Amino acid sequence: MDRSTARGHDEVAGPAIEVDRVSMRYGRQPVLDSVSFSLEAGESLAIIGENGCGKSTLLKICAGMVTPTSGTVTLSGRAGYCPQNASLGAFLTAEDHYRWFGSSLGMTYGDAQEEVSGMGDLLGHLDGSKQVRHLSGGNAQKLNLACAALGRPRVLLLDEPYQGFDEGSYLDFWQLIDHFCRAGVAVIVVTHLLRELNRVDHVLDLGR
Ligand SMILES: Nc1ncnc2c1ncn2[C@@H]1O[C@H](COP(=O)(O)OP(=O)(O)OP(=O)(O)O)[C@@H](O)[C@H]1O
Repeated sequence: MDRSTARGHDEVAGPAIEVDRVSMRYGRQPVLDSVSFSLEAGESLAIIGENGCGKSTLLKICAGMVTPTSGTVTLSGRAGYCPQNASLGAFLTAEDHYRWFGSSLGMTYGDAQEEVSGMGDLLGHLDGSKQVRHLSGGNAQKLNLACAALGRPRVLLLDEPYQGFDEGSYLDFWQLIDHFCRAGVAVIVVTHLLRELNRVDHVLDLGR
């Protein structure tokens, strides 16, 4: 899957992402009703709400994978998208994925590897030589996250990215989010874990 929607730049004025009155219907079913928000570089946003309220749909719209019924999304650079269900090659290793995703972003394998090493402890314990089909669910999810974050996207879109993480990995995950924000990435996380809302700058509750 191509998770790239445009090339990113470090120095761009204005919001990293601006969502303006986005509404969505699937057939006759209304899912999103005039949702608006904007996020600056280095800010984080949690999207919360009940099952089926449209969180994943909104993230897909931000990623450019779904066209809203009305409204606009403006990105000031490339978005990296981490889907809820990992879209990885079962017979490829993690290293193959760094090579594959890296090359689609114009990165050498060495650059991609170096960037993943810089993602800290969360990715540090992942065996890069194992085929995805032999990884545990939590480790496959870490690879899913690394692929989305490769190449320093301007906006990082994460759909419940910590599924299957043990407690240590979960803590490492939030440190990694802080790391991305300090690097100027705007991070959007779909989450059900309300106790973590103090870790983000903004919360968007889609309710029901
Ligand atoms: N491609 C589609 N076609 C038709 N209906 C869809 C499609 N994708 C999602 N829906 C419906 O839209 C609604 C919102 O789905 P979505 O996956 O965005 O919710 P969510 O808030 O992410 O849910 P969850 O918390 O369970 O992950 C649901 O009723 C779902 O069945």
